[in-house]
Amino acid sequence: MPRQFFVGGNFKMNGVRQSITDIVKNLNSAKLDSTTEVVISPPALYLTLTRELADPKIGVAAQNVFDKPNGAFTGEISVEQLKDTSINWAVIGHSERRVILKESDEFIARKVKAAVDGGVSVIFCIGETLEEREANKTIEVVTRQLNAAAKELSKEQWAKVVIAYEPVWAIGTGKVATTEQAQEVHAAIRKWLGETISAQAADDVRVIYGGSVSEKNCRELATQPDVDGFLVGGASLKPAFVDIINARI
Ligand SMILES: O=C(CO)COP(=O)(O)O
Repeated sequence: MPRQFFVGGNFKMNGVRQSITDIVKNLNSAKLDSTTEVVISPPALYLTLTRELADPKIGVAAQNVFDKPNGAFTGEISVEQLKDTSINWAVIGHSERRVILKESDEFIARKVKAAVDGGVSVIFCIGETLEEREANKTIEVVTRQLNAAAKELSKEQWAKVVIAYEPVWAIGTGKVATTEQAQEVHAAIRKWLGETISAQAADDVRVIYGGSVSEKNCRELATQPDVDGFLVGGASLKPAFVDIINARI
């Protein structure tokens, strides 16, 4: 079975009730490639609004989740609370949380585990900084981030994970990775899956690309054999998101 193409929209800390309503209604009425899985990720306050408004075939993801089931963790949201409000996805390990909020590989891996254990699928973000790329450490860094998650998850649990390769230098900068750069790292991630998890995981786990994806560059990126979709930031707030979802038609 070919891997289903996957396009996520990460709104980050953007949008208010009206603009998010407009984005969702636009998606609901657009003609979307029915073979592409679409998941949108609004700020936490608007998760339930988005879930209520969005067509049921569109998934909704939290931008974060905590690793503990409940308790005195001010400001955090649990996996159970996501499930309770029909939010079946979470973005975990985004570089903005790794870099700005100092989330460690281990903490992120625990959150991935808690989410999958609780029945929430994960868009697991990994990627190197510009400094790391220039020091030729890209594969070492993504392997370290992947290994942290592999310590927590059972082999079967990778079926609930979509890996988002997001080079930090390409996020919000307009500097997209070339198709060759993306394919090279995606192929290395797939090799890692085969060697560390299982042949089945290497075949089945989607590896999507994020970082300045636009309606202009998405088609070429989508031609790469190991690019199974995109995690889109800025462009997911615009009507052009539909063109990215439809990158393969
Ligand atoms: O971080 C991203 C998605 O999670 C990518 O953001 P941009 O598409 O705005 O570069």
